[in-house]
Amino acid sequence: MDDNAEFYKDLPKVELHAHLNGSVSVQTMEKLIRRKPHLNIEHSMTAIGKGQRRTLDECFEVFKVIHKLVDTEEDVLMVATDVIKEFAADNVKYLELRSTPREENHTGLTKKSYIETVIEAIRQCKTEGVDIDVRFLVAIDRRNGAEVAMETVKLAEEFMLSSGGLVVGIDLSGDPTVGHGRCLLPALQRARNCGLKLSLHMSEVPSQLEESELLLNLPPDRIGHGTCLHPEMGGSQSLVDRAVKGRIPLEICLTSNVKGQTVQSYSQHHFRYWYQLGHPCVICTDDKGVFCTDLSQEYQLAASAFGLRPDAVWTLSERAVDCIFAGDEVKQQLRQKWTELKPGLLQGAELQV
Ligand SMILES: CNc1ncnc2c1ncn2[C@@H]1O[C@H](COP(=O)(O)O)[C@@H](O)[C@H]1O
Ligand SMILES: [Zn+2]
Repeated sequence: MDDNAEFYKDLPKVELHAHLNGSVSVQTMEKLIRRKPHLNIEHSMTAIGKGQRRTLDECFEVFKVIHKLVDTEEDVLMVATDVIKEFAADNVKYLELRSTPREENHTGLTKKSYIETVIEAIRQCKTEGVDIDVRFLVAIDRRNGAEVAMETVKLAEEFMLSSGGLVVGIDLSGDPTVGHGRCLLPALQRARNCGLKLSLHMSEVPSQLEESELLLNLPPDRIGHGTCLHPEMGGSQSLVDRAVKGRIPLEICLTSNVKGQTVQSYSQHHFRYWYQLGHPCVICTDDKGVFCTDLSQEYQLAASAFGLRPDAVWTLSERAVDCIFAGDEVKQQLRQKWTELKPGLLQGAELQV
């Protein structure tokens, strides 16, 4: 961290790719571990520290451990409330949280009550005056197949209509090496047709060429990662061309990709390629708890790895507003916020360069 860290912290930010259970902080994790001592879970099992790397497989094992700790409505409420407040404390002004509704027979948690609880957390934070606009994307875990995907979309549809605009879309995530996107197409098409926005994890690993082509046909409203879209990474020029033509924003998660070893180093990250093309790219955290990061740090990493000056960093955060799933009115409010904050923040930062 250089001494300019304050600039990244003060920068108003938009977070569009954050998995709820991957975003649990050390502090919240300690509370969860204390609630369930019989599980014998230590914090080292739920996070990947500085300088550590894991295979993507190992990362998915970490989520299984966290899921054991978060298995009641009470847990979900605490985790969601804490995560929202932590993003707000990091000066995130607009957050799209995503999470896979889970049912746990032994605690009575149902998929429906899971979603209701996340919505309740969003409402509580709003009532308390936490300075952040939060929306929710209901996640489909690709491992669970077509039927569950369809059931998830139907639930999301219900909540889109009943949540007063809080549920805005669908996320497709889960272990990219398991299952095939082909069988999930009917569910994703239904989601699109009923007005849910789509953010799809795509080409997170190589050898998903055919799947990525199918998913791009939908098309998605945003792409999660897109690490291997490029021909040199196992994708194809036609995939790149279609993403470019559709100007489909890429959600960029630097630390996640490096720690999960789908990208070799920060400087070799595909952000460079897409950013230089002038393609819409949004810096995100993915799993701030598991990967021990926050959005300020991700912006700072991008700036140092790719030589971005403060004005370019500012523009990056400002352009993220164009990519949110909430409507034009919200975009206007956010743009207004950015305009008000700009002079104070940029003048100070430029002086330090
Ligand atoms: C590291 N790259 C990744 N690639 C794919 N899916 C990921 C992911 N990181 C997280 N998830 C998805 O998010 C779930 C945890 O949050 P929720 O229980 O839904 O809140 C994981 O089980 C996985 O399905
Ligand atoms: Zn993700």
